[in-house]
Amino acid sequence: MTEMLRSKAELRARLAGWKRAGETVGVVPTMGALHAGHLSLVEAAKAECDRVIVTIFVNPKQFNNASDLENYPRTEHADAEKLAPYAVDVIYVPGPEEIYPEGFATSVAVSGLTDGLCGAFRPGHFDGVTTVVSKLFLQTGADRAYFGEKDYQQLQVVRRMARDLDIPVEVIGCETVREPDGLALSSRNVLLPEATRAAAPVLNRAMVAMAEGLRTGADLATLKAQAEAAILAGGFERVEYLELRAADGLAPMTTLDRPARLLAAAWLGGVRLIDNIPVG
Ligand SMILES: Nc1ncnc2c1ncn2[C@@H]1O[C@H](COP(=O)(O)OP(=O)(O)OP(=O)(O)O)[C@@H](O)[C@H]1O
Ligand SMILES: CC(C)(CO)[C@@H](O)C(=O)[O-]
Ligand code: BAL
Repeated sequence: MTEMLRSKAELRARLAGWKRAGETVGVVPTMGALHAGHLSLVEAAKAECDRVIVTIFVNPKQFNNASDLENYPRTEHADAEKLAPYAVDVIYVPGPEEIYPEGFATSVAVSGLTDGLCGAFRPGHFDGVTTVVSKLFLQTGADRAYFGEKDYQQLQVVRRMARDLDIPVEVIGCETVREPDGLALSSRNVLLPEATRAAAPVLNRAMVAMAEGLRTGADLATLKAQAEAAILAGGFERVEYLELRAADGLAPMTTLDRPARLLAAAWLGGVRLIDNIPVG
């Protein structure tokens, strides 16, 4: 079984040898409860880097809701078993004091990109993400870092943060892995009440139909209203947002004059699901 390291001192000792040997290091940051989406990031890292570190840390600073943090699935033993076939070099599972030692007083925040979409509905969330991810980049000294497109806004925000702070890491986005019915894999999917699981792909289906409509030139507002109605009729309680944004930079868009992304968040069975797909 792959070595699990719990302190940055142990991690630093391991890194020193790799760096001396001129080996490239890839990191896959996660909050655990691993699924095939995470494993696709591990596969990409293994293919491109000499050494691979998977981090598992349920970051309290990025949860804007106490019950979301409390209910977040924690499955460390199963996670290690799922990673075993990939033979990564280290699973880094820092305790809270390794990330937020007594007296920790610093926050890393990206403005602009974090204003809308998930940023508007999860106050403080992205500051928590960029604070922890900057620490994980610095602690692991990674040359490359792998993130899922499932969390598309997060990917853009992390990329901007690394660029703005001159952290010498290449941030790589990997395609969303989905269930056969289209539902994007997510650690929170296990929290969906059984009776609601069948309704979950309605979100992706409505987005795909909306993207097709956009490609044929139909009116954005009409398509959006139709998609929201379909999502609610399918059993979702609420659509938080459903927006067309520039694929690069996330500026709001009304026409398909450059590559775009359709992004959505909606609630089903008390669980918040997000998804996004390319358009144009
Ligand atoms: N279906 C997926 N396809 C590809 N990457 C994914 C997928 N789901 C998550 N990831 C990526 O895995 C990394 C770790 O994500 P995280 O541990 O939060 O899992 P998650 O499934 O996104 O959980 P959550 O329920 O918090 O959304 C992130 O870069 C995330 O984008
Ligand atoms: C990047 C991350 C591991 C930071 O806690 C988290 O936001 C996630 O799992 O996507
Ligand atoms: N997958 C992004 C982490 C979060 O939802 O908090």
